[in-house]
Amino acid sequence: MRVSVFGAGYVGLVTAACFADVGNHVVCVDVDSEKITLLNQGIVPMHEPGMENLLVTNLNTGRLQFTTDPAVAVQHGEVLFIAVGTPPDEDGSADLQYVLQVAHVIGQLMTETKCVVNKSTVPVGTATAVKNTILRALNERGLDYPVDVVSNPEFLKEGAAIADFMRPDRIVLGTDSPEAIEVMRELYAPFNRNRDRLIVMSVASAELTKYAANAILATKISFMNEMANLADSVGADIEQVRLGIGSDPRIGFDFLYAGCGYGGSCFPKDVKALRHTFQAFGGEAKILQAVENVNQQQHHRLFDKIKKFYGEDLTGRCFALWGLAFKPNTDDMREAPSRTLLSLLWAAGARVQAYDPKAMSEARRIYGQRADFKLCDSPHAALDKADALIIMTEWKVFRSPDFSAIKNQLKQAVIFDGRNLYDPKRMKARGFRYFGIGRGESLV
Ligand SMILES: NC(=O)c1ccc[n+]([C@@H]2O[C@H](COP(=O)([O-])OP(=O)(O)OC[C@H]3O[C@@H](n4cnc5c(N)ncnc54)[C@H](O)[C@@H]3O)[C@@H](O)[C@H]2O)c1
Ligand SMILES: O=c1ccn([C@@H]2O[C@H](COP(=O)(O)OP(=O)(O)O[C@H]3O[C@H](CO)[C@@H](O)[C@H](O)[C@H]3O)[C@@H](O)[C@H]2O)c(=O)[nH]1
Repeated sequence: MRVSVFGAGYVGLVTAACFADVGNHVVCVDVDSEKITLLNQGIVPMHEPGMENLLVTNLNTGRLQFTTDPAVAVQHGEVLFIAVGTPPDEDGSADLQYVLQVAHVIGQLMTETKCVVNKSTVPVGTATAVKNTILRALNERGLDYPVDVVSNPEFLKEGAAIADFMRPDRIVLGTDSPEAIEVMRELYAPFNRNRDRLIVMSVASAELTKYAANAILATKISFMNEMANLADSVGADIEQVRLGIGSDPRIGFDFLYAGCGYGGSCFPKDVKALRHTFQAFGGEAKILQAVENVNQQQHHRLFDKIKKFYGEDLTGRCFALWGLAFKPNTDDMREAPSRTLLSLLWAAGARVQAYDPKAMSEARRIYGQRADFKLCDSPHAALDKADALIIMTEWKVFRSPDFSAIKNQLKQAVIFDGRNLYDPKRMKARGFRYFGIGRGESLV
């Protein structure tokens, strides 16, 4: 099939490359000309495992092309995917300007009927707004083609994006058009082989499904973080509680890790946007408000422990920081808990020596040169003469470090662990003061 994808970000690029990989001819268009130049050279502008290989392979077959020219994309695709950003507006609602710009361009350039598919995360009613925008632009040209706008939300996770796209848990399609369902069934057939994962529903239900999925995952995390804070007070270990509750299949083990709070480009923005939808319809999202509040406090939790340990003024203190990305296997630092911690440490007068396996350039881009921030070449270089080690991202390489080397390099054997990587008893036996999240240490 001939497919076009608007947006070459995480979602657009993965969508384009995965469709090309199963034999489709795909054109991916982006307004960011630097990004398109890199992609045409086989260079992936972000860190996503497996992406470079998939990109180069499919560029070489000629089945995957990148352009900044929307006319090429509109003309090429039988199916046109919209996968552009929907960042939070000032009031927390989803900013739809990029989605609607693409809709307008499609309407300006279409010369035959097309199946338009929205993959961006958007509030209920957006597919209708996209359709109306296309119809208006067509109308300005004196044209009137039938237009189907399908809602096909994306559920991939950064760091596992290709596997998630190639082997999805489900493929949600919001449409009432039998023709569109048929086209989408054919397009997704290679990813839908061993059992039917296609769930067809109304457009509004599909749009809401995406937000509900992220909101329930964020809720699980905030719930566990709240339990973890209680565990600290009562002397329980949240890791043992996690095992105790997760073994009930009605609860399950996934997304029960307490820590320094959720981040990334999706959960924070989508919880806000869903709360905004409630307000727009005269309601109040009481649970989501609490989920957000707990998460905001959780971003401060490790800093509160640090302050309790050292006192309010951290002038002259230096901390080793392991992990800057919002989660492992990505260089993405959007809404990363490390960013909140860095500003709190700096405001209290501390210096930071940081290491992250993939997010160093991103940190350099965000913070530039600062006297109180040093980016180090290795986890051990970051420890050099620091007062304590702080862990913010659970990269695999941090899981079994050389603890004697850590002890030798730090001024004092103290670890603040925002991801609960180590066993508190063993750490005590090794001679460390070890503060996790909800491990029964009531520092706060
Ligand atoms: N990142 C994820 O893990 C993820 C997963 C599922 C869903 N989503 C949703 O998918 C959407 C895209 O997210 P992302 O992370 O890929 O965003 P992103 O910021 O990485 O990429 C968006 C891209 O769209 C491009 N763009 C903007 N306007 C354009 C236009 N008019 N024409 C062509 N390109 C244009 C931008 O230049 C950018 O490269 C969002 O709604 C997001 O919530 C993201
Ligand atoms: O038990 C857990 C699991 C995750 N997190 C944190 O939650 C955030 C989000 O993690 P994850 O969901 O793995 O990353 P994303 O790439 O943001 O993916 C989410 O957001 C995407 C964009 O909407 C969706 O497509 C995915 O299904 C959804 O998992 C990160 O900060 C994690 O550290 C926890 O604190 N505890």
